[in-house]
Amino acid sequence: MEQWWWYFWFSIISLFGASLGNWIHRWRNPKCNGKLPPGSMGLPLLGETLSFFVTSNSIDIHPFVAQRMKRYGSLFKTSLAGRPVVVSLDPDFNYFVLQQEDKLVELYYMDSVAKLDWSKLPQVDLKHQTASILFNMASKILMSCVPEENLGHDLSDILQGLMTFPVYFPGTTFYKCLKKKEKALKLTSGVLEERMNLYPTDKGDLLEKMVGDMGNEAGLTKQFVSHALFGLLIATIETIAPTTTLAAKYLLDNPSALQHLTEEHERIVKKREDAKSGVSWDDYKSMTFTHYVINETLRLGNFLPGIFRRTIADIPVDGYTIPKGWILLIIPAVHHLDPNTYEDPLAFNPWRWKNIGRNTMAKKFIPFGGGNRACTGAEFSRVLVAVFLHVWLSKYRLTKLREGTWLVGLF
Ligand code: HEM
Repeated sequence: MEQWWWYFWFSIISLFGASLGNWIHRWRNPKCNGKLPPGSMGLPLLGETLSFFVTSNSIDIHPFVAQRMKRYGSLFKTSLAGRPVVVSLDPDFNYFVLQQEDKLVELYYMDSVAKLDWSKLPQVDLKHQTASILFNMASKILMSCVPEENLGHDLSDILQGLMTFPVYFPGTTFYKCLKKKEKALKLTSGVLEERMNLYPTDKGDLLEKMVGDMGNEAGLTKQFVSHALFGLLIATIETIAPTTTLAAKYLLDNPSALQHLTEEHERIVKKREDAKSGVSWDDYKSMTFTHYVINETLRLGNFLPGIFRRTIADIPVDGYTIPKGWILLIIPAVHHLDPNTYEDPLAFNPWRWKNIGRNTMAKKFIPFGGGNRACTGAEFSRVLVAVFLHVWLSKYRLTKLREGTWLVGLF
């Protein structure tokens, strides 16, 4: 009897071991109708997620990408958050992929996804204060209201939370980030509810248009509209606040660029007939050096760490095949920091944009993505950053107060 039990357990364990071995083998060697790109699928289930999510303080290419680029070249496979992924660092292929929306790829997102009188403050945390201003501004433009509680500070760190390991447990960054998201969604659904009760109004904002369309378009549910408003608030705050902050940091570190930019804005103010009038479209178009500064900041900032697509067909590339259903990850930083395109790529040099042509811009400068999914807020963002810079340079004097955390004093 005892021997029977022994055989029984031996068979169970052997069966389990064989299935596990088989599963690990299949994990490491996924099915493909061709040859998969080189790379490692990492540990079963976990893949290479942990090293992907390690944060880096450097503006240089993330070590996860840099190491694999050196080892495998411009195309490699990996596994992130339980999904098979191909990372592509080839600008021509990435340009091609971004034009293939709904043909070879589709959109994919990671599963996790005050007005203030500064002159009266002794010092300003630029990123968070800018986020608060942007929150009020975007709320006014989108929903014609200024919410009682300013969520700019909360929303300004949300993307960082979504790019961490998705562990929903009190205390984790991911947990805190989802709590902030819940709070913001409560706000946008409250504003939506209120507007639905008042509809029609003469506000003429995006919310009015959406509420008007809700009855006619099936997809425009209450949930969709409150998520869309939340998404647009995030899109404004999480991108423009760091862009302006980083621009200030680079300018303070580069006195000659700061001087050149200040002169450009002084010239604009002097040319104005009414000294109190705001920035006009002609003013904006004449800000040549400002545009160089914005490009250079976006190039070095790489605020969107990756552009994700899901393949909807097998895609052949350079003798390899990216299978249907895999995630394709494009890393803009690799193009933006390529020394073959940008000499001394880690240096802040706005003047370099004088000689950068349209072709390079199309393939090697993709802070706003590309193809028909390119950022809808691109020009709006450029205008806002230019206006922020104009106000700073014509009304304030910036001083960096501390190394490390970028606090800016105004007097
Ligand atoms: C510095 C500022 C910004 C940067 C660097 C930026 C970057 C990007 C990028 C790279 C994409 C493409 C994502 C993809 O292909 O998967 C994108 C899409 C998008 N952005 Fe922005 N963005 C910025 C500001 C804004 C602002 C202010 C708004 C709205 C007010 C906005 C709204 C959108 C929308 C709606 C999309 C999706 C477009 C679509 O799927 O058709 N963005 N953005």
